[in-house]
Amino acid sequence: MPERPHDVLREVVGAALVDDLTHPTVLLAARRTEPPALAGGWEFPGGKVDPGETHEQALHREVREELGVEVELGEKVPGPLPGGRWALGDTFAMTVWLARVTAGEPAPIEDHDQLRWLRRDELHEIPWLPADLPIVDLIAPMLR
Ligand SMILES: Nc1nc2c([nH]c(=O)n2[C@H]2C[C@H](O)[C@@H](COP(=O)(O)OP(=O)(O)OP(=O)(O)O)O2)c(=O)[nH]1
Repeated sequence: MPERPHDVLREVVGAALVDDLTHPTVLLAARRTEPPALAGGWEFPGGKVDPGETHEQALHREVREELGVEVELGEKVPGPLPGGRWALGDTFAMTVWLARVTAGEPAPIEDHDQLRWLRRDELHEIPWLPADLPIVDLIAPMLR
């Protein structure tokens, strides 16, 4: 089957939440509850961009819904696809930003049942969704 062109991939946004945008020491991982095929896998909070939303608006909405927090966005974590996106299988492309909580305390309100703040040496203690591994590996050296 031919690879789907990058411009028809469904857009997803993700937040690489860290404690500090310039000197991060920990990264937040969230454990999915659904669908059954992905449940138990750890990921970046986020989700699909809705029609009429910018990517940034979608990310603020998703972290509000999923974690109950407001965030400030930092740099994008640049991936290999056009626009710095990351391929998630052959259906989705995810844009990931570093982000910092500006209000509230993250809680697994929706779509997740557990959250963990991970230091660099703990990043591989959990089963990340496979497509997230290269993203985690790019973030790892940023954590001190
Ligand atoms: N949010 C998120 N999704 C990811 C990551 N890695 C990864 O492969 N995915 C996949 C899982 C899903 O198939 C898809 C994103 O969909 P989603 O289920 O998070 O989107 P959503 O919150 O808008 O959900 P829904 O409205 O469809 O219920 O991308 C990740 O780090 N974060």
